[in-house]
Amino acid sequence: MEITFYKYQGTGNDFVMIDDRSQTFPVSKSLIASICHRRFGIGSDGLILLQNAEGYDFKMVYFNADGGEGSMCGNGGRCVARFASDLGLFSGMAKFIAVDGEHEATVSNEVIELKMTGVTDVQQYEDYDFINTGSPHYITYVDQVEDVDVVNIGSEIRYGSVYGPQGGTNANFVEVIEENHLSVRTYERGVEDETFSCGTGVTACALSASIRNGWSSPITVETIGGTLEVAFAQTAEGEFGDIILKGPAVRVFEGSLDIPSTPIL
Ligand SMILES: N[C@@H](CCC[C@H](N)C(=O)O)C(=O)O
Repeated sequence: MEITFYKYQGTGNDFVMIDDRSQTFPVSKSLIASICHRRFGIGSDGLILLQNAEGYDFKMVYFNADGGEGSMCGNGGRCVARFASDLGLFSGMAKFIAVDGEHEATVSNEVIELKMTGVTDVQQYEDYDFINTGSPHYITYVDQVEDVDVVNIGSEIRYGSVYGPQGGTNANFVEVIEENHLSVRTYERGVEDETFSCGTGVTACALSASIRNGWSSPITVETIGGTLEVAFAQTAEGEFGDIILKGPAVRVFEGSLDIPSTPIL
């Protein structure tokens, strides 16, 4: 079976994108893991199926690079909005449904603005915060983010005794550059590695920093793959709405994929 695929990236978080409005893509964990594999496949942090959904411009179905269906992906949401715009599925503002509920997105040139799910539960501990922005995020502050061993420390947090038994978490390391300006590196669950950027992670870090430092919206966040901006409204203590994740997302290439009858991994 041969299918056309597209590759998109948003601040270096890259995704294989498939127009699955016919719902014929043969979903299997091993097949998706083999497609995302950086040596044996196309190579990506995840795979996204764009499907039809009644009452919406489209539905986003997101899988992590390990082939498992993930929780919400912020950069993936921005990339799929760009893909839907490239397919001509909407003009102006898109309304789509994802695993964590409804989202709105606007696309102008390279910049995509994605409305994220509201946050009602910010957990603050002595040396870290924990916030679910559609995906679970552990957030800790460091002096020099470039010196952090993100993969080893991130993996200890992800599989550790607190979050491991709950399905794991993504882990973010944050350096405050100046007021309303952060630098973030993220270990991603499901990729089991550091990625160049994590949209739900960046969002969680911006909300955490706004509480810890009393900062107002918007907050600019540097990642390895580029710059994102997070705007928000604080609706009550520790509660946020109108959260907008803004930044570039672009198509990198397209190709055709021969789906083997037996996956290669
Ligand atoms: N890269 C994503 C985060 C994806 C979710 C995560 N890996 C998980 O399932 O926990 C983003 O941009 O938000």
